[in-house]
Order: sequence, then structure tokens, then C-alpha cells
Amino acid sequence: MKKITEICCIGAGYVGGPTMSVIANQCPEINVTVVDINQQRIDDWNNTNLENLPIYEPGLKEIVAKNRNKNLFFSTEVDKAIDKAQMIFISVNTPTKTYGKGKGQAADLKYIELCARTIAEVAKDDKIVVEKSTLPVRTAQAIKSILDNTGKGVHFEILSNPEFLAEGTAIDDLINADRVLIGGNDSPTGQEAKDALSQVYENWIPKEKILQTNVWSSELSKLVANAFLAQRVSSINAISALCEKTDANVQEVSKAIGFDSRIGPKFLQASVGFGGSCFQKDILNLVYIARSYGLAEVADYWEQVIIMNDYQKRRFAENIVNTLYNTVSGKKIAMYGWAFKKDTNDTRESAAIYVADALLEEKAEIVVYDPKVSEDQIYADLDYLGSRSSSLTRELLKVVDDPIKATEQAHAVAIMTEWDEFKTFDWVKIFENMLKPAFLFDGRRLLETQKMEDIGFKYYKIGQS
Ligand SMILES: NC(=O)c1ccc[n+]([C@@H]2O[C@H](COP(=O)([O-])OP(=O)(O)OC[C@H]3O[C@@H](n4cnc5c(N)ncnc54)[C@H](O)[C@@H]3O)[C@@H](O)[C@H]2O)c1
Ligand SMILES: O=c1ccn([C@@H]2O[C@H](COP(=O)(O)OP(=O)(O)O[C@H]3O[C@H](CO)[C@@H](O)[C@H](O)[C@H]3O)[C@@H](O)[C@H]2O)c(=O)[nH]1
Repeated sequence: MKKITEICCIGAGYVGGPTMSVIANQCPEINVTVVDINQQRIDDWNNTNLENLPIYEPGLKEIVAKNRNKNLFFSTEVDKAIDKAQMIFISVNTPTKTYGKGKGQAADLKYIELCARTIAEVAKDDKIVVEKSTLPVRTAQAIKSILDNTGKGVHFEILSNPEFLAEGTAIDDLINADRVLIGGNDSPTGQEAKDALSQVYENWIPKEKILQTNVWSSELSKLVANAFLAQRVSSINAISALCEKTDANVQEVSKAIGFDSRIGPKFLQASVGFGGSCFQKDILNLVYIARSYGLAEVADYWEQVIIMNDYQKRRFAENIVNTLYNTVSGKKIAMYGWAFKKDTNDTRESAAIYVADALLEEKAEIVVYDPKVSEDQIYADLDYLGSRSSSLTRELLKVVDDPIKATEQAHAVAIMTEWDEFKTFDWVKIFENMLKPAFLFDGRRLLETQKMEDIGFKYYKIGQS
């Protein structure tokens, strides 16, 4: 088997960028070129000021600084990189379809297909093509059929190698991965390709953590892993609503059930609802696939995870309105956090977007502070929903970089993201800034109840009466 020394990755996003940076870091003898059609993104990856990388991830800038322009390259020269590579990762976006058949549920594979067509056009010698993007079961077959019909006699081997990193902990997840999954054919060339990819990972991942399966199991496992994780969050969030009606405390319930080794303690943190680019998209895709095979009960079962998540976001916004005497019209509400979780600048499907939208619908005046998300991104997220004119959104919602000043004359503060710095804020000063009664809605269970009540806040913590 030929050793892999040239890798190309199509897509320099939240997965392509960090994943390839780590491969370059762990495999000095492999040249890694990450390509993208988005010139701005590539310019940002090449920016000499590492604070301006397009993605914020703890530990990322150090790895980029160490390897960039040595064996890690960012470029828009897609064809050149494909031509040179022995192994091509496809790491482009696969959003939920917004049109046509499967609208609102199926994954949109147009970017994947375009990549396959480009590879088919450019490749002059045999290539291993690796699906890194999250794809519906049996996508590899579609890619193979595009690649095999070029008439150039080039042999393509398709592998599925889904990524399991979570944003905010991407570098650690990549370096200390729980497992690496490689799906491929059992034919001799398929086995050779699986082993070639396995050897890349073996540079730092223990061999027993590298699993080989058939392509379909690998593609499906990615959707199922996300569905199980999101299901845990929806399960505990469902219980948080019950806790708020009783004297139970969701944190105590999480701890009590998490001590059962069969359940385990992770992913039982009640919240304002899960966000991120993956959970909702991948579950909707699973639901779509199940329904398309006539498995209505299976589809309904998993769809409930999304329904519960929508309920949790809505419930949080409604509680703010109800508590503020059934109207927030003209009332100033400071929102702390816009990212879908801490330690990332990613806002895709963030609960904050939907809560803000619901409050704007009630004519609230919102002031947002997030340490890593830009004003442009916040407005773009709301404009994308299309609930109102962008001028009205800009009139009602302001983005600030002084979190304490944001609370002057505010009726309420809502914590949307669990950024660590929020815990260190001067909450006495914030209380003094605000109108009284001063309401504090904690969607992340970040602060201590007794401390906040002692300061004088009317404090509402998700999952606690
Ligand atoms: N974000 C995550 O945490 C995460 C984790 C695991 C898996 N995934 C999956 O990985 C895939 C990528 O996700 P992401 O978050 O990195 O997306 P992203 O939107 O951040 O990045 C995708 C990039 O691909 C580029 N692109 C699209 N079409 C292209 C083409 N034809 N040629 C070159 N570049 C092209 C886009 O310009 C964009 O920069 C998705 O399938 C996603 O489900 C994401
Ligand atoms: O107990 C918990 C755990 C998570 N969340 C929320 O759930 C969302 C998703 O969090 P997380 O899974 O940590 O981040 P992602 O980057 O979305 O990562 C998920 O989605 C990726 C994309 O497919 C997968 O690769 C990862 O394995 C999977 O964890 C966030 O809004 C979290 O705040 C909770 O509310 N409570």
C-alpha cells in the first residue's frame, strides 16, 4: 500500500479547518491543503493576525501558527489541490433543504455533488475520496456513480469517515478522539483504502479506537450518534419543565440519575434548548430517511426530540413575557450570549436567535452582548428568519461590547450562552443598573440561586421552581 503524503480537503469550515490543522500537526510527513471557493474564508485562514482566523476554537490558533505554510496550506486553487492529492476529504456543508422534495428535512447535497463532479473532472490518477461531511445513508453510492462515469479510467475508492468533534472543544476532541470511524468496501481495493486512512490516524489515535465498518453503517452511525445525544438533552429539558412546576431541582435529578452507570453523567445539563449546525439538521434527516422507507413510527419517535427542543425555546421566551407582567413592549432586555454554546463563535440554530425573535415579536427592546459573535452575524441570523424588516430589527435590537452598560435601565437580563466570563461579572453593579424589580432569567443554570437572590434579583433558573 502506498503511503499517504498528499491530502486535500474541500471545505475550510468548522470541520475542515480544525480537522486538517490537527492532521497536519500530528503527521509532519503529510502535506495538507485545505481548499474553499470562499475567497474571504481562505484569506482569513491565511491572516497573519491569528485573532482573525474565521473560526474561534480554543487551541486552534496555536496549531495553525505552528504548521501553516509548512505542511498546512489554505488555498482557493481547488483543481490544483485535487490533482496533487492521493486522498481527498469532502468537508463541505450539508444543510437542511430549503426547497423542493424533502424541503425542511432532507439534507441538501448540492455542494457534495458539485465536489464529486469537480473531482471527476480534474483527477488524472487514482484517488481515495473520503466523506467527512455528515451525509444521508447511501450517499457514497451517488458519489461513486458520478466519479465512475467520467470515462477516464481513474479508479476512485469512496470512504465514509464522519467527524464527531464538538465545537468549543474541537482540538481536544480531535487529538483525544473517543473513536475514529472508517466505512468502506470489503473489496481488496476498498480494504487498502480503509487501511491507508487508518494509518493516517494511527499517527496519534490508538489502533483499537479506529473502527472499520461498511459504508452504510458508518454514514448511519453519525446520524444516530447525534440523535442519541440530542435525545438526552431533550429528555432532561422535558424534565426541567416538570421540575419548574414542582419542588424538584433538575440539577439534583440529573445527578441522581447520572450516578447510574448505565445512564452516565454526561449530556444531562438542562438548558434553554440545544442549538448548533448539527443536531436539528441530522435528526430531521434521520426522520426524513425513516419516513421515506415507510417507517412512520420510527420517524415520529425521533421527530419528538426536535418538537421538545422547540417547546423548550418557546417556553423560555414565554416565561420572560409572562413574568414581566404579560408585556415586554418597550421594555429593555439584556441578552448575555448569542453563540449556541460557549467557546465558539458559531451561532447556527442558536436558541438565542429564536428567543430574541419571539421577544422582538412582542416589541421588546433587546441589547445583546456576546464575547465572540459579531454584530453583523447577529443581524444576519435574525434577517434570515425573515420575521420583520431588517430596519425594524436594527431599531429594536442593539449589539454592544460593554456587558455591564447594557443593563442600564433594563427590566431583565437573560443568559443564553454559558460563557465562563458571565460568572465573573459584577452582579451587584448589574443589579444597581437595572429597573426594579430586576429580573434575571438563567437559561444555562450558570449562576448561584442564593447569591443572586441575596443581591435582590428575581431569579429564574431553568429547571427549578
Ligand atoms: N460543525 C461541526 O461541528 C460539525 C461536526 C461534525 C460534522 N459536521 C459536518 O461537516 C460538514 C461541514 O460542516 P461545517 O460546519 O464545517 O460547515 P461550514 O459551512 O463551516 O463549512 C463548509 C465550507 O465548504 C465550502 N464549500 C461549499 N461548497 C464547496 C465547493 N464546491 N468547493 C469548495 N468549497 C466548498 C463553503 O464555502 C464553506 O466554507 C457538514 O456536513 C456537517 O454536518 C459538522
Ligand atoms: O447537556 C447538554 C449538552 C449540550 N447541550 C446543548 O446542545 C448543543 C450541542 O452541543 P454539543 O453537542 O456540545 O456541540 P456540537 O458542536 O453541536 O456537537 C455535536 O454535533 C457535532 C456535529 O455533528 C458532533 O460532531 C458532536 O459529536 C456533537 O456533540 C449546544 O447548544 C449545547 O449547549 C445542552 O443543552 N445540554
